[in-house]
Amino acid sequence: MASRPAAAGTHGTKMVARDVKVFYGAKQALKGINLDIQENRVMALIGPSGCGKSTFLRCLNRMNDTIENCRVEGLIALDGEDVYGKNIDAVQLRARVGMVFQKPNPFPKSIYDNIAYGPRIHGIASHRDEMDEIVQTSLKRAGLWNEVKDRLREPGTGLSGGQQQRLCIARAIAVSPEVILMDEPCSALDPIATAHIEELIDELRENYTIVIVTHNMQQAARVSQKTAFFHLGDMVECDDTEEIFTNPRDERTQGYITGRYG
Ligand SMILES: Nc1ncnc2c1ncn2[C@@H]1O[C@H](COP(=O)(O)OP(=O)(O)OP(=O)(O)O)[C@@H](O)[C@H]1O
Repeated sequence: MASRPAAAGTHGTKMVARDVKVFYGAKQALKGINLDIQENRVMALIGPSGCGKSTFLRCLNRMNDTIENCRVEGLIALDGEDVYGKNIDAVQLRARVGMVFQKPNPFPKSIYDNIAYGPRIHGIASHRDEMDEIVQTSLKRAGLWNEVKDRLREPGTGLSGGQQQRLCIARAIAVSPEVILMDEPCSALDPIATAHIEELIDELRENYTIVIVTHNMQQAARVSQKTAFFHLGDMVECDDTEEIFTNPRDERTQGYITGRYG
């Protein structure tokens, strides 16, 4: 594991992982991950299938809590605070560290209610006007407003796959997260919808810190500023995305990006 010294003027650290180990029963999936995630940047997690990318992503907002037999050791901190600390409420944490999944998963509710659901349960809006504003702003930020503004009462499940994924991004945005985790968000989408989401990711980093798991190396190169390469439960190297793709230091990274395995 190695990471080069940070260049002057880099963005502040939003989340850190220190010696993070994850076990599913007796099986160890992560072997002591150290990683710094900078704010208002996109970090891509890449590596062969089964190397632990999704497992690591789920540590960042404690989604692994929901998996029976899963045990997490080490430190994950958000703004310096241990997210596994006793006084941290996992539901509140997941509002601060939102997640978008591989397959778009809108609730079986209207477009409006998909967005309003989170703010409602977190008591974020007290008036109808306020909620309307949150719904509109979230849909605008997710680049979906113009396509759905006249059909907010129609079911979210009636949208195209790409629109559904943007709806899920809008739903994550609606509770004002600081970090957005994306687990292969484009793998179920066609190239046009994928391009749309990639553009959106680039815009979103102005306001959010983004960590994205992707199998698509061109995508990692297009959307991220930092890339971390995982292999067999280790984080092999993390660097500026351009460095990882043009000048990787570890031969395992080199092997993966040149398609020798994975
Ligand atoms: N719920 C689970 N129970 C038991 N083992 C699991 C569970 N989830 C993941 N694993 C194991 O942990 C290891 C890491 O899996 P993980 O899904 O994090 O890898 P990944 O790099 O995201 O893979 P992929 O790219 O195929 O999605 C694998 O060996 C996997 O089989």
